[in-house]
Amino acid sequence: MQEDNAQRPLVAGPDDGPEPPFPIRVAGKVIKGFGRGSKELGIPTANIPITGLSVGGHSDLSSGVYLGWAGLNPLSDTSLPSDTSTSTSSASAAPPHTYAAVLSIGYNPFYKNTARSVEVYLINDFGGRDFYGAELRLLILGYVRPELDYVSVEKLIEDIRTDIRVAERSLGREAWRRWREEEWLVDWGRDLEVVRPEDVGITG
Ligand SMILES: Cc1cc2nc3c(=O)[nH]c(=O)nc-3n(C[C@H](O)[C@H](O)[C@H](O)COP(=O)(O)O)c2cc1C
Ligand SMILES: Nc1ncnc2c1ncn2[C@@H]1O[C@H](COP(=O)(O)OP(=O)(O)O)[C@@H](O)[C@H]1O
Ligand SMILES: [Mg+2]
Repeated sequence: MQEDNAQRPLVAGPDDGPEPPFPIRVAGKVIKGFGRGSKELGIPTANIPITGLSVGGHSDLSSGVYLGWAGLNPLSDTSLPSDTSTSTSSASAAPPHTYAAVLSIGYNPFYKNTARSVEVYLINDFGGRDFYGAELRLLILGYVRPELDYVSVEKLIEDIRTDIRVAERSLGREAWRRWREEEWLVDWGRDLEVVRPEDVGITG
């Protein structure tokens, strides 16, 4: 049971860029969850289905908290909320509809879910708007920590807030920032199926 996160490191992964098995590419449509993200935690998460999840050539993804860049399909039917962020991780030169992201994969031990889920917090203020049904692509670049149980909801929130800071600092490094321009993430005209295990650094 997690009680204190004061000792956590504030960056994840090496300064010179992501290391194997990253990057891992994951895609899916935003679906409904339990509605706890915005109501109980004040941190909305875009849930994507784990069944039929398109993981770039890789069918298994271990449970845990990860960071990376996320893209929302500007061509999808759902009209996307506008990007209102002014933070460094969403600098105006960055490709549109891409965001720094932290995500949790697993059973949410604090809530004891019976189904595994993938939940993504996009580090951007969408002004209270949602984007259910939109297609989301995730370029996962690093592992942050295992999913944990907590003594209180406040401690869970505190750790997720720290995850967000870790993601901002980690992705802000030169060798991590440039992945935001990565073709698969920004080019929605390109077919998902062309992504092969060897393309994403996974062999064997
Ligand atoms: C960065 C991040 C880290 C998380 N870490 C944990 C965790 O350690 N333990 C846990 O039980 N849930 C964790 N969660 C999941 C939240 O509990 C979950 O997103 C929340 O319950 C909202 O669920 P909902 O989308 O079904 O409403 C994390 C979520 C995010 C975005
Ligand atoms: N910054 C954000 N990151 C992720 N989702 C967001 C964000 N801002 C708004 N949303 C929207 O909020 C929705 C609701 O999230 P949440 O409260 O976790 O409910 P649910 O349990 O249905 O996932 C997400 O599906 C998404 O459409
Ligand atoms: Mg959610």
